[in-house]
Amino acid sequence: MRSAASASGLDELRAARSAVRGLLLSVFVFSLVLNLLAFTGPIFMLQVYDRVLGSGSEETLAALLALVAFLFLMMGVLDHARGRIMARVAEQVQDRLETRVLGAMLRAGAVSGERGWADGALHSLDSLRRVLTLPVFLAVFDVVWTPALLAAMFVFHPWMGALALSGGLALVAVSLLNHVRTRKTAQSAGALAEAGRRDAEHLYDAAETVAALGMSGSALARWRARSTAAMPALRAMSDRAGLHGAVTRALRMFLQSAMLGLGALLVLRGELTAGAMVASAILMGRALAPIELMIGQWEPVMQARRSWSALGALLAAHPPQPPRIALPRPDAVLDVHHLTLVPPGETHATLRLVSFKLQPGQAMGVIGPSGAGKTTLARALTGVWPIAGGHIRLDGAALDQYDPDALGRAMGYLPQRVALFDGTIAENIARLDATPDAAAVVAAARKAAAHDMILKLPQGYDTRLSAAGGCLSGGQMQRVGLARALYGDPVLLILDEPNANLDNDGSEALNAAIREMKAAGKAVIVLAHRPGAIMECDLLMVLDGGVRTALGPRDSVLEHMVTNHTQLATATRQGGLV
Ligand SMILES: Nc1ncnc2c1ncn2[C@@H]1O[C@H](COP(=O)(O)OP(=O)(O)OP(=O)(O)O)[C@@H](O)[C@H]1O
Repeated sequence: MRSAASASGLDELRAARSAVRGLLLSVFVFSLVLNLLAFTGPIFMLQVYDRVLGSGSEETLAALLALVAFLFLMMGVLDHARGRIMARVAEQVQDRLETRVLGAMLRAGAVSGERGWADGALHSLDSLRRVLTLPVFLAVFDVVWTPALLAAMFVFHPWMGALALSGGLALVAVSLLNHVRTRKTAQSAGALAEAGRRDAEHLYDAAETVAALGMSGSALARWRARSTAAMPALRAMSDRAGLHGAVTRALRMFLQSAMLGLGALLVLRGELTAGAMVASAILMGRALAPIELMIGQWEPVMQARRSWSALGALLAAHPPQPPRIALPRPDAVLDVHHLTLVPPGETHATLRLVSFKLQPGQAMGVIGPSGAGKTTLARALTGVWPIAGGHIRLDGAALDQYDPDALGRAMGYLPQRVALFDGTIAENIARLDATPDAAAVVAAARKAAAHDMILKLPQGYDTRLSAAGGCLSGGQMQRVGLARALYGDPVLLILDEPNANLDNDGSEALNAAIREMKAAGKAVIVLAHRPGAIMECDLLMVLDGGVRTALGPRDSVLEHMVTNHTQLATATRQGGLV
Protein backbone atom coordinates (compact mmCIF):
# COMPACT_ATOMS: atom_id res chain seq x y z
CA MET A 1 0.00 0.00 0.00
CA ARG A 2 2.83 2.29 0.96
CA SER A 3 4.64 1.52 -2.28
CA ALA A 4 1.48 2.28 -4.30
CA ALA A 5 1.13 5.61 -2.51
CA SER A 6 4.74 6.60 -3.16
CA ALA A 7 5.06 5.01 -6.63
CA SER A 8 5.26 8.30 -8.52
CA GLY A 9 7.90 9.59 -6.08
CA LEU A 10 9.94 6.42 -6.47
CA ASP A 11 9.67 6.80 -10.26
CA GLU A 12 11.26 10.22 -9.94
CA LEU A 13 14.09 8.76 -7.87
CA ARG A 14 14.57 5.98 -10.41
CA ALA A 15 14.71 8.59 -13.19
CA ALA A 16 17.58 10.27 -11.32
CA ARG A 17 19.30 6.92 -11.02
CA SER A 18 18.80 6.22 -14.74
CA ALA A 19 20.47 9.52 -15.56
CA VAL A 20 23.72 8.23 -14.08
CA ARG A 21 23.41 4.80 -15.71
CA GLY A 22 26.29 5.54 -18.08
CA LEU A 23 28.64 6.29 -15.19
CA LEU A 24 27.45 3.21 -13.28
CA LEU A 25 28.08 1.10 -16.39
CA SER A 26 31.66 2.33 -16.52
CA VAL A 27 32.06 1.42 -12.83
CA PHE A 28 30.71 -2.03 -13.69
CA VAL A 29 33.27 -2.45 -16.48
CA PHE A 30 36.10 -1.21 -14.24
CA SER A 31 34.94 -3.69 -11.59
CA LEU A 32 35.03 -6.52 -14.13
CA VAL A 33 38.62 -5.68 -15.04
CA LEU A 34 39.56 -5.27 -11.38
CA ASN A 35 38.12 -8.65 -10.51
CA LEU A 36 40.03 -10.22 -13.39
CA LEU A 37 43.15 -8.53 -12.07
CA ALA A 38 42.33 -10.09 -8.69
CA PHE A 39 43.78 -13.29 -10.12
CA THR A 40 47.19 -11.57 -10.28
CA GLY A 41 48.19 -12.51 -6.72
CA PRO A 42 47.03 -16.16 -6.89
CA ILE A 43 48.63 -16.73 -10.33
CA PHE A 44 51.87 -15.13 -9.11
CA MET A 45 51.88 -17.48 -6.11
CA LEU A 46 51.22 -20.47 -8.35
CA GLN A 47 54.11 -19.49 -10.58
CA VAL A 48 56.50 -18.77 -7.69
CA TYR A 49 55.77 -21.96 -5.75
CA ASP A 50 55.25 -24.35 -8.60
CA ARG A 51 57.65 -22.99 -11.21
CA VAL A 52 60.29 -20.62 -9.80
CA LEU A 53 61.02 -22.62 -6.64
CA GLY A 54 61.17 -25.78 -8.76
CA SER A 55 63.35 -24.36 -11.55
CA GLY A 56 65.37 -21.94 -9.37
CA SER A 57 65.25 -19.38 -12.20
CA GLU A 58 65.93 -15.87 -10.87
CA GLU A 59 65.22 -14.35 -14.30
CA THR A 60 61.71 -15.84 -14.30
CA LEU A 61 61.16 -14.48 -10.78
CA ALA A 62 62.31 -10.99 -11.83
CA ALA A 63 60.11 -11.02 -14.94
CA LEU A 64 57.12 -12.22 -12.90
CA LEU A 65 57.73 -9.51 -10.30
CA ALA A 66 57.88 -6.78 -12.97
CA LEU A 67 54.63 -8.06 -14.50
CA VAL A 68 52.92 -8.27 -11.12
CA ALA A 69 54.09 -4.76 -10.21
CA PHE A 70 52.57 -3.45 -13.44
CA LEU A 71 49.28 -5.31 -12.88
CA PHE A 72 48.97 -4.11 -9.28
CA LEU A 73 49.66 -0.57 -10.46
CA MET A 74 46.80 -0.99 -12.94
CA MET A 75 44.58 -2.25 -10.13
CA GLY A 76 45.39 0.79 -8.03
CA VAL A 77 44.67 3.16 -10.91
CA LEU A 78 41.35 1.47 -11.76
CA ASP A 79 40.29 1.33 -8.12
CA HIS A 80 41.02 5.02 -7.71
CA ALA A 81 39.17 5.84 -10.93
CA ARG A 82 36.18 3.83 -9.73
CA GLY A 83 36.08 5.83 -6.49
CA ARG A 84 36.27 9.10 -8.43
CA ILE A 85 33.44 8.07 -10.73
CA MET A 86 31.26 7.16 -7.75
CA ALA A 87 31.91 10.58 -6.22
CA ARG A 88 30.60 12.11 -9.47
CA VAL A 89 27.61 9.76 -9.47
CA ALA A 90 26.74 10.93 -5.95
CA GLU A 91 27.19 14.56 -7.02
CA GLN A 92 24.94 14.17 -10.05
CA VAL A 93 22.22 12.33 -8.12
CA GLN A 94 22.24 15.05 -5.50
CA ASP A 95 22.27 17.75 -8.16
CA ARG A 96 19.25 16.25 -9.93
CA LEU A 97 17.22 15.70 -6.77
CA GLU A 98 18.22 18.58 -4.51
CA THR A 99 16.02 21.32 -5.95
CA ARG A 100 13.07 18.99 -6.35
CA VAL A 101 13.38 17.65 -2.79
CA LEU A 102 13.82 21.13 -1.35
CA GLY A 103 10.78 22.38 -3.32
CA ALA A 104 8.65 19.45 -2.09
CA MET A 105 9.96 20.02 1.41
CA LEU A 106 9.00 23.71 1.33
CA ARG A 107 5.52 22.85 0.15
CA ALA A 108 5.21 20.19 2.87
CA GLY A 109 6.35 22.76 5.43
CA ALA A 110 3.89 25.40 4.16
CA VAL A 111 0.99 22.98 4.30
CA SER A 112 1.68 21.12 7.50
CA GLY A 113 4.01 23.56 9.24
CA GLU A 114 5.93 20.48 10.37
CA ARG A 115 9.63 21.05 10.78
CA GLY A 116 10.32 17.31 10.92
CA TRP A 117 9.70 17.04 7.19
CA ALA A 118 12.49 19.48 6.49
CA ASP A 119 15.08 17.82 8.69
CA GLY A 120 14.04 14.36 7.52
CA ALA A 121 14.17 15.10 3.79
CA LEU A 122 17.59 16.75 3.88
CA HIS A 123 18.93 13.99 6.08
CA SER A 124 17.53 11.37 3.69
CA LEU A 125 19.09 13.02 0.66
CA ASP A 126 22.41 13.28 2.45
CA SER A 127 22.38 9.63 3.48
CA LEU A 128 21.64 8.61 -0.13
CA ARG A 129 24.54 10.70 -1.39
CA ARG A 130 26.85 9.39 1.31
CA VAL A 131 26.15 5.72 0.68
CA LEU A 132 27.10 6.19 -2.97
CA THR A 133 30.57 7.31 -1.96
CA LEU A 134 31.12 4.60 0.66
CA PRO A 135 33.26 1.54 -0.20
CA VAL A 136 30.19 -0.59 0.50
CA PHE A 137 28.57 0.63 -2.71
CA LEU A 138 31.58 -0.47 -4.74
CA ALA A 139 31.39 -3.80 -2.93
CA VAL A 140 28.02 -4.32 -4.66
CA PHE A 141 29.88 -4.24 -7.99
CA ASP A 142 32.50 -6.66 -6.68
CA VAL A 143 30.17 -9.12 -5.02
CA VAL A 144 28.71 -10.12 -8.40
CA TRP A 145 32.14 -11.56 -9.26
CA THR A 146 32.41 -13.52 -6.01
CA PRO A 147 30.85 -16.65 -7.63
CA ALA A 148 33.52 -16.52 -10.38
CA LEU A 149 36.31 -16.36 -7.78
CA LEU A 150 34.71 -19.21 -5.82
CA ALA A 151 34.39 -21.23 -9.05
CA ALA A 152 38.15 -20.80 -9.61
CA MET A 153 38.71 -22.32 -6.18
CA PHE A 154 36.56 -25.29 -7.10
CA VAL A 155 38.89 -25.71 -10.08
CA PHE A 156 41.90 -25.92 -7.72
CA HIS A 157 40.11 -28.52 -5.65
CA PRO A 158 36.39 -29.10 -4.91
CA TRP A 159 37.03 -29.18 -1.17
CA MET A 160 38.76 -25.81 -1.25
CA GLY A 161 35.80 -24.35 -3.15
CA ALA A 162 33.32 -25.97 -0.76
CA LEU A 163 35.14 -24.60 2.29
CA ALA A 164 35.22 -21.06 0.86
CA LEU A 165 31.56 -21.25 -0.16
CA SER A 166 30.40 -22.51 3.22
CA GLY A 167 32.59 -19.89 4.93
CA GLY A 168 30.94 -17.11 2.90
CA LEU A 169 27.48 -18.50 3.64
CA ALA A 170 28.32 -18.72 7.36
CA LEU A 171 29.38 -15.04 7.37
CA VAL A 172 26.14 -14.03 5.65
CA ALA A 173 24.05 -16.23 8.00
CA VAL A 174 25.65 -14.71 11.11
CA SER A 175 24.91 -11.22 9.81
CA LEU A 176 21.34 -11.98 8.81
CA LEU A 177 20.71 -13.49 12.22
CA ASN A 178 22.18 -10.38 13.84
CA HIS A 179 20.04 -8.15 11.62
CA VAL A 180 16.82 -10.02 12.42
CA ARG A 181 17.58 -10.01 16.15
CA THR A 182 18.46 -6.31 16.29
CA ARG A 183 15.95 -4.90 13.82
CA LYS A 184 13.30 -3.93 16.37
CA THR A 185 15.84 -2.59 18.87
CA ALA A 186 17.52 -0.60 16.09
CA GLN A 187 14.20 0.94 15.05
CA SER A 188 13.23 1.94 18.57
CA ALA A 189 16.76 3.23 19.34
CA GLY A 190 16.70 5.30 16.12
CA ALA A 191 13.23 6.72 16.84
CA LEU A 192 14.13 7.59 20.43
CA ALA A 193 17.43 9.20 19.41
CA GLU A 194 15.62 11.22 16.73
CA ALA A 195 12.93 12.36 19.19
CA GLY A 196 15.65 13.42 21.64
CA ARG A 197 17.43 15.39 18.91
CA ARG A 198 14.19 17.18 17.96
CA ASP A 199 13.46 17.95 21.59
CA ALA A 200 16.88 19.51 21.99
CA GLU A 201 16.36 21.59 18.82
CA HIS A 202 12.97 22.84 20.00
CA LEU A 203 14.49 23.81 23.34
CA TYR A 204 17.28 25.63 21.52
CA ASP A 205 14.74 27.52 19.37
CA ALA A 206 12.87 28.56 22.49
CA ALA A 207 16.04 29.25 24.51
CA GLU A 208 14.96 32.81 25.31
CA THR A 209 11.61 31.70 26.76
CA VAL A 210 13.28 28.84 28.62
CA ALA A 211 15.74 31.24 30.28
CA ALA A 212 13.22 34.02 30.95
CA LEU A 213 10.62 31.75 32.54
CA GLY A 214 13.14 29.80 34.61
CA MET A 215 12.26 26.64 32.71
CA SER A 216 15.78 25.35 32.15
CA GLY A 217 15.66 22.88 35.07
CA SER A 218 12.36 21.30 34.06
CA ALA A 219 13.14 21.50 30.32
CA LEU A 220 16.47 19.73 30.80
CA ALA A 221 14.88 17.14 33.11
CA ARG A 222 12.25 16.43 30.44
CA TRP A 223 14.90 16.06 27.77
CA ARG A 224 17.05 13.94 30.08
CA ALA A 225 14.10 11.59 30.76
CA ARG A 226 13.75 10.95 27.02
CA SER A 227 17.45 10.54 26.52
CA THR A 228 17.65 8.10 29.46
CA ALA A 229 14.74 6.13 28.02
CA ALA A 230 16.74 5.70 24.80
CA MET A 231 19.85 4.45 26.60
CA PRO A 232 18.96 0.76 27.11
CA ALA A 233 18.11 0.37 23.42
CA LEU A 234 21.31 2.18 22.36
CA ARG A 235 23.38 0.09 24.78
CA ALA A 236 21.78 -3.14 23.51
CA MET A 237 22.52 -2.07 19.93
CA SER A 238 26.11 -1.30 20.72
CA ASP A 239 26.58 -4.63 22.60
CA ARG A 240 25.06 -6.59 19.73
CA ALA A 241 27.16 -4.73 17.16
CA GLY A 242 30.29 -5.51 19.20
CA LEU A 243 29.34 -9.19 19.49
CA HIS A 244 28.60 -9.40 15.77
CA GLY A 245 31.90 -7.75 14.88
CA ALA A 246 33.83 -10.10 17.16
CA VAL A 247 32.11 -13.21 15.78
CA THR A 248 32.64 -12.26 12.12
CA ARG A 249 36.30 -11.29 12.70
CA ALA A 250 37.00 -14.59 14.52
CA LEU A 251 35.15 -16.58 11.85
CA ARG A 252 37.09 -14.90 9.04
CA MET A 253 40.47 -15.53 10.70
CA PHE A 254 39.52 -19.13 11.39
CA LEU A 255 38.48 -19.52 7.74
CA GLN A 256 41.92 -18.35 6.56
CA SER A 257 43.68 -20.88 8.80
CA ALA A 258 41.19 -23.59 7.90
CA MET A 259 41.82 -22.92 4.22
CA LEU A 260 45.60 -23.23 4.67
CA GLY A 261 45.12 -26.32 6.87
CA LEU A 262 42.87 -27.99 4.31
CA GLY A 263 45.31 -27.00 1.56
CA ALA A 264 48.21 -28.49 3.52
CA LEU A 265 46.27 -31.74 3.98
CA LEU A 266 45.55 -31.91 0.26
CA VAL A 267 49.23 -31.14 -0.51
CA LEU A 268 50.28 -33.94 1.84
CA ARG A 269 47.91 -36.28 0.03
CA GLY A 270 49.35 -35.13 -3.28
CA GLU A 271 45.99 -33.72 -4.47
CA LEU A 272 47.13 -30.07 -4.60
CA THR A 273 50.32 -28.18 -5.26
CA ALA A 274 51.79 -25.80 -2.67
CA GLY A 275 51.22 -22.92 -5.10
CA ALA A 276 47.52 -23.77 -5.43
CA MET A 277 47.22 -23.92 -1.64
CA VAL A 278 48.55 -20.36 -1.19
CA ALA A 279 46.69 -19.11 -4.26
CA SER A 280 43.40 -20.48 -2.87
CA ALA A 281 43.89 -18.69 0.43
CA ILE A 282 44.46 -15.38 -1.44
CA LEU A 283 41.45 -15.98 -3.71
CA MET A 284 39.20 -16.70 -0.76
CA GLY A 285 40.24 -13.44 0.88
CA ARG A 286 39.42 -11.59 -2.31
CA ALA A 287 36.10 -13.41 -2.83
CA LEU A 288 34.88 -12.76 0.72
CA ALA A 289 36.15 -9.16 0.97
CA PRO A 290 33.05 -7.55 -0.60
CA ILE A 291 30.77 -9.73 1.54
CA GLU A 292 32.60 -8.66 4.68
CA LEU A 293 32.45 -5.04 3.61
CA MET A 294 28.72 -5.23 2.98
CA ILE A 295 28.19 -6.92 6.32
CA GLY A 296 30.31 -4.32 8.12
CA GLN A 297 28.55 -1.36 6.52
CA TRP A 298 25.04 -2.78 6.60
CA GLU A 299 23.60 0.09 8.65
CA PRO A 300 24.34 2.94 6.17
CA VAL A 301 22.88 0.74 3.42
CA MET A 302 19.69 0.15 5.40
CA GLN A 303 19.57 3.85 6.24
CA ALA A 304 19.87 4.67 2.54
CA ARG A 305 17.04 2.23 1.80
CA ARG A 306 14.83 3.94 4.37
CA SER A 307 15.83 7.32 2.92
CA TRP A 308 14.92 6.14 -0.57
CA SER A 309 11.39 5.21 0.62
CA ALA A 310 11.00 8.41 2.67
CA LEU A 311 12.03 10.61 -0.27
CA GLY A 312 9.73 8.63 -2.56
CA ALA A 313 6.82 9.32 -0.19
CA LEU A 314 7.68 13.03 0.07
CA LEU A 315 7.98 13.48 -3.71
CA ALA A 316 4.74 11.55 -4.28
CA ALA A 317 2.90 13.68 -1.71
CA HIS A 318 4.13 16.85 -3.44
CA PRO A 319 4.36 16.05 -7.15
CA PRO A 320 6.11 18.46 -9.53
CA GLN A 321 4.00 21.47 -10.36
CA PRO A 322 2.52 21.11 -13.84
CA PRO A 323 3.76 23.81 -16.22
CA ARG A 324 1.15 26.55 -16.46
CA ILE A 325 0.65 28.94 -19.28
CA ALA A 326 1.91 32.35 -18.20
CA LEU A 327 -1.09 34.52 -17.42
CA PRO A 328 -0.88 38.32 -17.67
CA ARG A 329 -0.31 40.13 -14.39
CA PRO A 330 -3.79 40.14 -12.82
CA ASP A 331 -5.95 43.13 -12.02
CA ALA A 332 -7.06 43.54 -8.43
CA VAL A 333 -10.40 41.80 -8.92
CA LEU A 334 -10.96 39.17 -6.26
CA ASP A 335 -13.96 36.88 -6.22
CA VAL A 336 -14.32 34.49 -3.30
CA HIS A 337 -17.37 32.28 -3.46
CA HIS A 338 -18.55 29.74 -0.87
CA LEU A 339 -14.99 29.21 0.29
CA THR A 340 -14.69 26.18 2.56
CA LEU A 341 -11.39 25.12 4.03
CA VAL A 342 -10.24 22.16 6.10
CA PRO A 343 -6.73 22.58 7.58
CA PRO A 344 -4.29 19.92 6.32
CA GLY A 345 -4.53 16.78 8.41
CA GLU A 346 -7.80 17.90 10.05
CA THR A 347 -11.34 16.73 9.50
CA HIS A 348 -13.34 19.83 10.43
CA ALA A 349 -13.72 22.90 8.25
CA THR A 350 -12.40 26.11 9.84
CA LEU A 351 -13.93 28.28 7.11
CA ARG A 352 -17.39 27.54 5.77
CA LEU A 353 -19.13 29.00 2.72
CA VAL A 354 -17.39 32.38 2.99
CA SER A 355 -18.07 34.70 0.05
CA PHE A 356 -17.02 38.26 -0.83
CA LYS A 357 -15.82 40.36 -3.76
CA LEU A 358 -13.18 43.03 -3.99
CA GLN A 359 -12.69 45.53 -6.80
CA PRO A 360 -9.59 47.58 -7.71
CA GLY A 361 -9.14 50.45 -5.25
CA GLN A 362 -11.01 48.71 -2.42
CA ALA A 363 -9.72 47.67 0.96
CA MET A 364 -11.57 45.22 3.17
CA GLY A 365 -11.09 44.62 6.86
CA VAL A 366 -11.75 41.20 8.33
CA ILE A 367 -12.40 41.08 12.04
CA GLY A 368 -13.50 38.42 14.45
CA PRO A 369 -12.53 36.84 17.75
CA SER A 370 -9.46 34.62 18.18
CA GLY A 371 -9.83 31.40 16.25
CA ALA A 372 -12.51 32.92 13.97
CA GLY A 373 -10.58 31.90 10.86
CA LYS A 374 -8.82 35.14 9.83
CA THR A 375 -5.36 33.64 9.38
CA THR A 376 -6.92 30.60 7.74
CA LEU A 377 -8.51 32.96 5.20
CA ALA A 378 -5.10 34.54 4.53
CA ARG A 379 -3.58 31.08 3.94
CA ALA A 380 -6.36 30.27 1.48
CA LEU A 381 -6.04 33.61 -0.36
CA THR A 382 -2.29 33.21 -0.75
CA GLY A 383 -2.77 29.69 -2.14
CA VAL A 384 -0.72 28.11 0.69
CA TRP A 385 -3.56 25.88 1.95
CA PRO A 386 -5.68 24.04 -0.60
CA ILE A 387 -9.39 24.79 -0.44
CA ALA A 388 -11.99 22.09 0.15
CA GLY A 389 -14.89 23.81 -1.59
CA GLY A 390 -16.01 26.95 -3.39
CA HIS A 391 -13.56 29.06 -5.37
CA ILE A 392 -11.12 31.94 -5.18
CA ARG A 393 -10.61 33.80 -8.43
CA LEU A 394 -8.10 36.58 -8.96
CA ASP A 395 -8.91 38.54 -12.09
CA GLY A 396 -11.09 35.65 -13.28
CA ALA A 397 -8.50 32.88 -12.86
CA ALA A 398 -8.47 30.31 -10.06
CA LEU A 399 -5.34 30.62 -7.92
CA ASP A 400 -3.95 27.28 -9.09
CA GLN A 401 -4.09 28.46 -12.70
CA TYR A 402 -1.24 30.84 -11.92
CA ASP A 403 2.37 29.76 -11.65
CA PRO A 404 2.88 29.77 -7.85
CA ASP A 405 5.88 32.10 -8.00
CA ALA A 406 4.10 34.49 -10.41
CA LEU A 407 1.08 34.48 -8.08
CA GLY A 408 3.37 35.18 -5.12
CA ARG A 409 4.91 38.13 -6.96
CA ALA A 410 1.46 39.56 -7.70
CA MET A 411 0.59 39.41 -4.02
CA GLY A 412 1.95 41.05 -0.94
CA TYR A 413 1.57 39.13 2.29
CA LEU A 414 2.46 40.20 5.78
CA PRO A 415 2.00 37.19 8.05
CA GLN A 416 1.04 37.43 11.69
CA ARG A 417 4.52 36.26 12.74
CA VAL A 418 7.10 37.87 10.47
CA ALA A 419 9.86 35.42 9.57
CA LEU A 420 13.01 36.95 8.11
CA PHE A 421 15.89 35.14 6.43
CA ASP A 422 19.63 35.00 6.86
CA GLY A 423 20.74 37.82 4.56
CA THR A 424 20.84 41.59 4.33
CA ILE A 425 17.82 43.82 4.89
CA ALA A 426 17.84 44.61 1.16
CA GLU A 427 17.79 40.90 0.26
CA ASN A 428 14.97 40.32 2.73
CA ILE A 429 12.87 43.14 1.32
CA ALA A 430 13.58 41.92 -2.22
CA ARG A 431 12.21 38.46 -1.26
CA LEU A 432 15.70 36.90 -1.62
CA ASP A 433 15.87 37.98 -5.27
CA ALA A 434 19.40 37.22 -6.54
CA THR A 435 19.44 40.55 -8.41
CA PRO A 436 17.40 42.88 -6.22
CA ASP A 437 16.13 46.07 -7.80
CA ALA A 438 17.66 48.68 -5.47
CA ALA A 439 15.18 51.40 -6.44
CA ALA A 440 12.24 49.05 -5.80
CA VAL A 441 13.72 47.99 -2.44
CA VAL A 442 14.02 51.60 -1.31
CA ALA A 443 10.55 52.47 -2.66
CA ALA A 444 8.99 49.55 -0.75
CA ALA A 445 10.87 50.52 2.42
CA ARG A 446 9.68 54.12 2.09
CA LYS A 447 6.05 53.01 1.69
CA ALA A 448 6.41 50.89 4.83
CA ALA A 449 8.02 53.83 6.71
CA ALA A 450 11.06 51.62 7.19
CA HIS A 451 13.54 53.67 5.11
CA ASP A 452 14.68 56.08 7.86
CA MET A 453 14.80 53.31 10.45
CA ILE A 454 16.98 51.21 8.11
CA LEU A 455 19.35 54.12 7.36
CA LYS A 456 19.93 54.58 11.09
CA LEU A 457 21.37 51.05 11.32
CA PRO A 458 25.21 50.97 11.03
CA GLN A 459 25.18 49.09 7.72
CA GLY A 460 21.86 50.45 6.46
CA TYR A 461 20.28 48.21 3.85
CA ASP A 462 23.34 45.92 4.03
CA THR A 463 22.73 45.09 7.69
CA ARG A 464 22.68 41.33 8.04
CA LEU A 465 19.63 39.72 9.60
CA SER A 466 19.00 36.27 10.90
CA ALA A 467 15.82 34.22 10.81
CA ALA A 468 14.95 35.53 14.28
CA GLY A 469 15.41 39.11 13.12
CA GLY A 470 18.96 39.65 14.42
CA CYS A 471 19.40 43.20 15.64
CA LEU A 472 15.80 44.29 14.90
CA SER A 473 13.02 44.91 17.41
CA GLY A 474 9.56 43.38 16.94
CA GLY A 475 8.18 46.61 15.43
CA GLN A 476 11.22 47.02 13.14
CA MET A 477 10.81 43.44 11.93
CA GLN A 478 7.17 44.14 11.16
CA ARG A 479 8.14 47.22 9.12
CA VAL A 480 10.71 45.22 7.15
CA GLY A 481 8.02 42.55 6.69
CA LEU A 482 5.61 45.19 5.39
CA ALA A 483 8.28 46.53 3.01
CA ARG A 484 8.81 42.97 1.73
CA ALA A 485 5.05 42.62 1.21
CA LEU A 486 5.01 45.88 -0.79
CA TYR A 487 8.09 45.00 -2.89
CA GLY A 488 7.35 44.53 -6.59
CA ASP A 489 4.12 46.53 -6.54
CA PRO A 490 1.65 43.73 -5.69
CA VAL A 491 -1.94 43.96 -6.94
CA LEU A 492 -3.38 42.34 -3.83
CA LEU A 493 -2.00 43.07 -0.38
CA ILE A 494 -2.96 40.78 2.51
CA LEU A 495 -2.02 41.99 5.97
CA ASP A 496 -2.50 39.72 8.99
CA GLU A 497 -2.53 41.73 12.23
CA PRO A 498 -0.25 44.34 10.58
CA ASN A 499 -0.19 46.78 13.49
CA ALA A 500 0.34 44.24 16.26
CA ASN A 501 3.85 45.57 16.96
CA LEU A 502 3.67 49.03 15.42
CA ASP A 503 3.96 52.35 17.22
CA ASN A 504 1.92 55.38 16.15
CA ASP A 505 4.30 56.34 13.35
CA GLY A 506 4.28 52.78 12.07
CA SER A 507 0.47 52.59 12.18
CA GLU A 508 0.19 55.88 10.31
CA ALA A 509 2.67 54.69 7.69
CA LEU A 510 0.66 51.49 7.35
CA ASN A 511 -2.55 53.42 6.74
CA ALA A 512 -0.72 55.66 4.24
CA ALA A 513 0.52 52.56 2.41
CA ILE A 514 -3.06 51.18 2.25
CA ARG A 515 -4.29 54.56 0.93
CA GLU A 516 -1.55 54.55 -1.70
CA MET A 517 -2.43 51.01 -2.77
CA LYS A 518 -6.09 51.95 -3.15
CA ALA A 519 -5.24 55.08 -5.13
CA ALA A 520 -3.13 52.94 -7.48
CA GLY A 521 -6.11 50.65 -8.16
CA LYS A 522 -4.86 47.76 -6.02
CA ALA A 523 -6.86 45.78 -3.46
CA VAL A 524 -6.06 45.31 0.22
CA ILE A 525 -7.32 42.88 2.84
CA VAL A 526 -6.56 43.60 6.48
CA LEU A 527 -7.14 40.84 9.01
CA ALA A 528 -7.20 42.46 12.42
CA HIS A 529 -8.21 42.60 16.03
CA ARG A 530 -7.38 46.24 16.56
CA PRO A 531 -9.66 48.94 15.05
CA GLY A 532 -6.67 51.13 14.11
CA ALA A 533 -5.77 48.70 11.35
CA ILE A 534 -9.10 48.94 9.51
CA MET A 535 -9.28 52.73 9.37
CA GLU A 536 -8.62 52.82 5.64
CA CYS A 537 -10.94 49.89 4.83
CA ASP A 538 -14.11 50.58 2.84
CA LEU A 539 -15.60 47.17 3.52
CA LEU A 540 -15.72 45.10 6.64
CA MET A 541 -16.34 41.41 6.99
CA VAL A 542 -16.96 39.76 10.34
CA LEU A 543 -16.00 36.14 10.82
CA ASP A 544 -17.05 34.00 13.73
CA GLY A 545 -16.38 30.30 14.05
CA GLY A 546 -15.26 30.17 10.42
CA VAL A 547 -18.54 31.64 9.15
CA ARG A 548 -19.19 35.08 7.69
CA THR A 549 -21.57 36.83 10.08
CA ALA A 550 -21.53 40.26 8.46
CA LEU A 551 -20.26 41.98 5.32
CA GLY A 552 -20.81 45.48 4.05
CA PRO A 553 -19.53 49.04 4.15
CA ARG A 554 -17.27 49.37 7.17
CA ASP A 555 -19.22 51.98 9.11
CA SER A 556 -22.60 50.35 8.68
CA VAL A 557 -21.20 46.96 9.76
CA LEU A 558 -19.60 48.58 12.80
CA GLU A 559 -22.79 50.50 13.57
CA HIS A 560 -24.82 47.31 13.30
CA MET A 561 -22.38 45.57 15.61
CA VAL A 562 -22.60 48.38 18.15
CA THR A 563 -26.42 48.38 17.98
CA ASN A 564 -26.41 44.62 18.42
CA HIS A 565 -23.96 44.96 21.24
CA THR A 566 -26.06 47.61 22.99
CA GLN A 567 -29.22 45.57 22.56
CA LEU A 568 -27.41 42.53 23.83
CA ALA A 569 -26.09 44.39 26.88
CA THR A 570 -29.51 45.89 27.65
CA ALA A 571 -31.22 42.53 27.24
CA THR A 572 -28.69 40.91 29.53
CA ARG A 573 -29.14 43.62 32.17
CA GLN A 574 -32.90 43.18 31.99
CA GLY A 575 -32.50 39.46 32.34
CA GLY A 576 -33.88 38.97 28.81
CA LEU A 577 -31.11 36.61 27.80
CA VAL A 578 -29.86 33.59 29.63
N1 LIG B 1 -2.25 24.50 11.36
C1 LIG B 1 -3.49 24.25 11.81
N2 LIG B 1 -3.96 23.01 11.83
C2 LIG B 1 -5.19 22.75 12.27
N3 LIG B 1 -6.07 23.69 12.68
C3 LIG B 1 -5.66 24.95 12.67
C4 LIG B 1 -4.34 25.30 12.23
N4 LIG B 1 -4.22 26.64 12.32
C5 LIG B 1 -5.39 27.09 12.80
N5 LIG B 1 -6.25 26.08 13.01
C6 LIG B 1 -7.62 26.17 13.55
O1 LIG B 1 -8.37 26.99 12.67
C7 LIG B 1 -9.24 27.83 13.41
C8 LIG B 1 -9.01 29.26 12.92
O2 LIG B 1 -7.69 29.64 13.27
P1 LIG B 1 -7.07 30.99 12.73
O3 LIG B 1 -5.63 31.00 13.05
O4 LIG B 1 -7.46 31.19 11.32
O5 LIG B 1 -7.85 32.05 13.65
P2 LIG B 1 -7.65 33.62 13.70
O6 LIG B 1 -9.01 34.20 13.50
O7 LIG B 1 -6.57 34.06 12.80
O8 LIG B 1 -7.22 33.76 15.23
P3 LIG B 1 -6.23 34.88 15.88
O9 LIG B 1 -6.98 36.16 15.83
O10 LIG B 1 -6.07 34.39 17.27
O11 LIG B 1 -5.00 34.87 15.09
C9 LIG B 1 -8.92 27.63 14.88
O12 LIG B 1 -9.95 26.84 15.44
C10 LIG B 1 -7.62 26.88 14.89
O13 LIG B 1 -7.65 25.93 15.91
